[in-house]
Amino acid sequence: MSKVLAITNQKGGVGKTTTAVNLSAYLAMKGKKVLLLDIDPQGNSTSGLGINKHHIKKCIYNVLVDDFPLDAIIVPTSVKNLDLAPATIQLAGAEIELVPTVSREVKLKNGLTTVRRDYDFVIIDCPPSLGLLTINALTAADGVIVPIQCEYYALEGLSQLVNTVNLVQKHLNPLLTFEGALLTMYDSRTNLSNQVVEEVKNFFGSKVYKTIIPRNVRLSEAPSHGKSILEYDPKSKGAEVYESLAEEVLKGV
Ligand SMILES: Nc1ncnc2c1ncn2[C@@H]1O[C@H](COP(=O)(O)OP(=O)(O)OP(=O)(O)O)[C@@H](O)[C@H]1O
Repeated sequence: MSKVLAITNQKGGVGKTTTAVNLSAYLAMKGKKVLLLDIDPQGNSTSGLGINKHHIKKCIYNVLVDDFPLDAIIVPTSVKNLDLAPATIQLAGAEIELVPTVSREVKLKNGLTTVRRDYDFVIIDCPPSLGLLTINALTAADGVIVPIQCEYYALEGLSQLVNTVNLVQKHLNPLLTFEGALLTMYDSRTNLSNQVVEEVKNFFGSKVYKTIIPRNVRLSEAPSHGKSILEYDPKSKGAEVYESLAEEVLKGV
């Protein structure tokens, strides 16, 4: 049975997609069968893995709104062992269209039931909101990973996020666990980054990954080439840290 991990933070631009793509790539490199599920209407995980969104006829929108089978939208990627369930901008409508439907929070979980046995890991790249798409991810997931950017106001909104996770645990998914907070875009030259590391450790205690993701230009360049860091520059610092994160995640299984 697979482990389903949602990469969530309602704050934009904190490294959710970068983490979803590169963690998935390194888990796959280590021989695990991985499905990356893109549920962000921006579709950055989809294009970041070199999939042309204009060529996609059915995406995760159809699974959530039309009960289309998930296995029918899955595409292989250029990374061995890594498949993708793509998102296109059509998904932006799902947040509203799902509102009046029955069992609107469990659409993704239901969609996943038929494919879970085919994968060791399912990684979900969430949108920057706590709306129905993220609720679907949290309801379908076994664990939550929260990337936190080492920047001003890093902790802002985290109580709201923790509250949402608690509510989902209480009403929809009692087995959901908090896997860990992941510090991203760390800059060792600034006091601010070090301050954020301390604040996040105070807030989350032991639930902070030892791996800290530094700012790394190669990580920001890779998506424009449609590649994970594993393919774009496997010798870079960015590659090294995502490999180490994958090892930590594997230890937690
Ligand atoms: N460690 C890093 N070093 C340098 N740039 C990074 C790093 N992580 C992410 N970035 C860049 O920062 C920007 C935001 O990252 P990313 O898209 O992963 O965040 P996100 O949380 O998924 O955003 P959104 O909330 O819009 O979905 C991107 O341009 C990405 O390439």
